[in-house]
Amino acid sequence: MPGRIEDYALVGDLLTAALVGRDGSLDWLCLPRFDSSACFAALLGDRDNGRWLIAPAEPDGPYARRRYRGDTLILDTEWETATGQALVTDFMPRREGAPCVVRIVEGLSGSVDMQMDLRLRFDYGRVLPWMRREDGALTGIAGPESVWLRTPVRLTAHGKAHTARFRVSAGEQIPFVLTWHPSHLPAPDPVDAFAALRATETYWQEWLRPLTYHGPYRDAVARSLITLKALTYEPTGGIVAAPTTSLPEQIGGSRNWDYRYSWLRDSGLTLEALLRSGFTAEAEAWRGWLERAVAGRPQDIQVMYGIAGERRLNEWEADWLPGYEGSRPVRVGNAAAQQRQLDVQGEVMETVYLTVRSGLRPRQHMVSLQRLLLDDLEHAWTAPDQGLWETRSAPRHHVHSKVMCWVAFDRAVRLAEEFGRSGPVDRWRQVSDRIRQEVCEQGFDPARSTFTSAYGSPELDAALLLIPQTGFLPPDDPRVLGTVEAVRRELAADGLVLRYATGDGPSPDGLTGPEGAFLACSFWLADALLLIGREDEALELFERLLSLRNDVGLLAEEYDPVTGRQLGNFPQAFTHVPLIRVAYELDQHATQHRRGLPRPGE
Ligand SMILES: OC[C@H]1O[C@H](O[C@H]2O[C@H](CO)[C@@H](O)[C@H](O)[C@H]2O)[C@H](O)[C@@H](O)[C@@H]1O
Repeated sequence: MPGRIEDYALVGDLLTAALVGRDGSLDWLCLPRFDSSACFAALLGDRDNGRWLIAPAEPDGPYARRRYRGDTLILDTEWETATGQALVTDFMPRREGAPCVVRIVEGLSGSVDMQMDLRLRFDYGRVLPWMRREDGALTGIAGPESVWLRTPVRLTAHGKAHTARFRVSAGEQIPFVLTWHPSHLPAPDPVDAFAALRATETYWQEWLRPLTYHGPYRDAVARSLITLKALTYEPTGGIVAAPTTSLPEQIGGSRNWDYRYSWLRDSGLTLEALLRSGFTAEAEAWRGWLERAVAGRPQDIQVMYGIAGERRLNEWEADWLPGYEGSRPVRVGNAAAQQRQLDVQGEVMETVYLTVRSGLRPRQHMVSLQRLLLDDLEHAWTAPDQGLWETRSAPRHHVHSKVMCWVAFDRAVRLAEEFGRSGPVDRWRQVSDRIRQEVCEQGFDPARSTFTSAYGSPELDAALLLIPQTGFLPPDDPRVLGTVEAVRRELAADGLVLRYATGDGPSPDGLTGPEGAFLACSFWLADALLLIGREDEALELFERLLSLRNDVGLLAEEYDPVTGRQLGNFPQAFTHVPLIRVAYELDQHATQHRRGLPRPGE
């Protein structure tokens, strides 16, 4: 049985990532890339779907305290037992050769009896590899994959597992290094665990150096940024939405999706957060990724791609996996890749605008791409779409999508006016005016004084909270104020926010059953409250949201206020991005206040 979602911590090497539970079990790891098949998939089933446990042997659950080592992605789990204390340090070194996971067991005081239990399963828990000893290592081989475990500890075959019992005494350090390698190649070179630890620590400390945030939420911001960096596939600059698939939005439900891909929306927003925080190298790399991914006809632009820009993300079900706490199906691939979601162009144009504003040099390809994208959008914006929630029901005229179409043209106009970019500025201005007029006429319900989810629909959508951020209308416009109030009233979940109402029948996403409060939307509410001058409420909500992070600062997509559990894929970029934004905005407001400048609403 896997742990609760919030029981997991992330380690990664910028090409893939693993989840390690509070119990010391590594329950999720896809190798060699984020979107490869998993060789440990206990997270979506049980230990026989693959896991790697290192923990005290003491039967009655000894106490564990975890933290990341400073500003790094190195996880320290400190175990307190009746006989002594032991530390397990987990990390993935930056990749020089074969990818590997290093786990070092260190005795801190007394002596502790430890256990190791390795159940290697390739192909998402389905393939039991042949295990043998070779070259001083335990190897597991099946098809194209091989895994090599090197450790001084004696391992014993035990059913379908390899196990060990060993004692660690104060001052002793015992390494375990697990390396993945294509099976047709000779043995991978051994890795010096201790040298790798020093290099990994230095890398992360150096990486965070440019951070521009120095406010009261520095640790939360730093951890979110490290997490976003860990979700970036270094060779291409592509960013995954989360490193997992099919962690459920409702325990036992079917809203289980594969997030190991690069959405233009999620990665554009991630880039904005990185840029604002001082990380321009990642912005350059993503711009390169974007240019390559979308190259081709503008009408063929997809909402999401593989991390190297792959277009076919065919969705299928791993029917042999029981799913997280029985939440089925487990999906691999994502059919949303074929959807029309018209907000995406707006998010891309916003990111381009912000990169230019940050001083990154314009690239010719990018300029041509924007022109083509806008030419296409001039006609496409009038069509219905699936919206940012990627509904699998009939397309509708989603208000948020139209607002983001307005953003696309507005940012094009700003690029021309503020940075001398050429283009049919008058025509773009006309289109953006037309969009605004239509949205205000057809997407606004004057009786309830709120924008609605889609033209003519009575439903609400928490994405409408983003309107004041975009500049579509000023924050103090009564239509904006009415919308913030209505969303707060009608989509509330114990002070947090649902993305849309899930009633008794099918929801707007075409599926039935409830889901948790959507954490990104809850951060958007804090942001909107701040923009409309309700700073105290914004602060209160922000701090409540921070309190939902797990012990190592990570957040999933959703939260269930009834059970107090995190839900959905984990950790999710979409959640950590607005956390960073609101922390910056609160700090900016506080600075303005100190300087005696008027704040919004004053
Ligand atoms: O719930 C329906 C949809 O859920 C997923 O999409 C969500 O995650 C995306 C990645 O973070 C985000 O961009 C999107 O706005 C969210 O709705 C899933 O990928 C979809 O296939 C699914 O229909």
